[in-house]
Amino acid sequence: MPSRFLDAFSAHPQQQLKHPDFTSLHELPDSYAWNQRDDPSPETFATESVPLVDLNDPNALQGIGHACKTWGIFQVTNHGISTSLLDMVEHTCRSLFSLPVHQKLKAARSPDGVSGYGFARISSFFSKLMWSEGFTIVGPPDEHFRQLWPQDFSYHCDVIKEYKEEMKKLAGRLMWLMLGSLGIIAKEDIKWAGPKTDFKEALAALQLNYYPACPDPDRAMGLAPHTDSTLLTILYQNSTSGLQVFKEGAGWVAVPPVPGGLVINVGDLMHILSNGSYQSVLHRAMVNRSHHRLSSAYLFGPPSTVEISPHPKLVGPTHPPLYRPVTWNEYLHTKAKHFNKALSSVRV
Ligand SMILES: C=C1C[C@]23C[C@H]1CC[C@H]2[C@@]12CCC[C@@](C)(C(=O)O1)[C@H]2[C@@H]3C(=O)O
Ligand SMILES: O=C(O)CCC(=O)C(=O)O
Ligand SMILES: [Fe+2]
Repeated sequence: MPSRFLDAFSAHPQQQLKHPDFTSLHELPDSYAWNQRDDPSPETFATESVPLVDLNDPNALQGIGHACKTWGIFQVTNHGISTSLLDMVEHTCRSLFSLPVHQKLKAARSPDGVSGYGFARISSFFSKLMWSEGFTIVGPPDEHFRQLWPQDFSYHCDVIKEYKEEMKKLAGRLMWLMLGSLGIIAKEDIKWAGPKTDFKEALAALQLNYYPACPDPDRAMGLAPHTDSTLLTILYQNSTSGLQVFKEGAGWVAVPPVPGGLVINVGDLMHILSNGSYQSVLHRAMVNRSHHRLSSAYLFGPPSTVEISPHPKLVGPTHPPLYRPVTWNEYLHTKAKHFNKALSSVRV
C-alpha cells in the first residue's frame, strides 16, 4: 500500500480513547447516551424499502442505475461470493472481537495510522461514544493478526486475503454496472481501470465492525451517521439488523439482512464521478438489546493518486461540473478534517 494513502491520517491524528469491556457494562454510561435530537429527522416508520437487485437478472443494469439515483444504496443477490467464504469471514470477526480487551489492544490502531483495532475514525466528530468496536485493514493483515493470534494467525490472514480478492472482483463488476447505467461503457472512459478493465490497481480498506448487545439500545448509537469516502462499499451484515439509511422524504429506513445478500452503497467519490447523478447515502448502525451484530465493509476506491472528477461524458454546456478533481488521498484528508462537510468543500 503506497504510504501516500496513509498520509491522510497522520495529518489528523486521532485521539486515543479508552476501550471498555462492553460485557462488564450493565447500564448505559452517560458517555454513551446519545441525544436523539441530534438526528437529521425524527425516526419514522418508512413504507419504502431499499431496492434488491438479482445480478443474474438481465435488467440488473437498469435496476442498479435507478437505485443509485434514487437511494444511493441497494442489496444484491447472486453476486458470486460463496456463503462458505462469508461464513469464514464472520467466524474470523467473531474470533477477533471475542478476544480479551488486552489482547485486542496489542493490535490497536496507532493515533496517526489507519490499520488496527479501535473506535471508528469518525468518533472524534461526536461528543458521545459509539457502542461498537472496529478493526480496519489496509494492506496485508499479517502484522496485526500475528499480534492478535500468535498461534493461528495464518488461517485468519488467508480468510481475509481471499475475501479481499473476491471483493475486488465484485467491486470491479459493480463499477461497470454502475458506470454502464450512466452510458460510460468503454474501457478508454476509465483509464485507471487498467488494461484488463479489472481495476487491478484500485485500493481498498476492510472495516470489521462489532456491535455488542446493549442494555439501553434506544439511547445508544452503534455507528454515527456518515457517508463513505469511497467509490462504492460492499457491506456484509450478519443476521442481526441495525443498518439504517437516510432517505429524503422518508427519514431513516432500515436495511434488513437478506440471507446471502450483500449491501452496496454509493460513496462520495462515485457521487463526484457521476457529477451528482448518484447519491452517496447517509447511513448509520443501531444496536440491539439481546443480539450482538457483526458487519464487514469493503471500502473500494481508485489508486490513491488518480484524480477523480465529474466524468467528461456527463459534463456539457447544460451540465457544468459540480466538483473539482480530487484524489482519494486528498479526499480522505478533507474528510478527516471536515467530516460531513467534505463533499461540499470540493464543490466548484
Ligand atoms: C479508506 C477509508 C475509508 C474510511 C477511512 C479509511 C479507512 C476506514 C474507513 C472508515 C470505515 C468506517 C466508517 C468511516 C467513515 C470511518 O470512520 O472509517 C470510513 C472512512 C470513510 O469512508 O471516510
Ligand atoms: O455496520 C453497518 O451496518 C455499517 C458499517 C459502515 O457503515 C461502515 O463500516 O462504513
Ligand atoms: Fe459506512
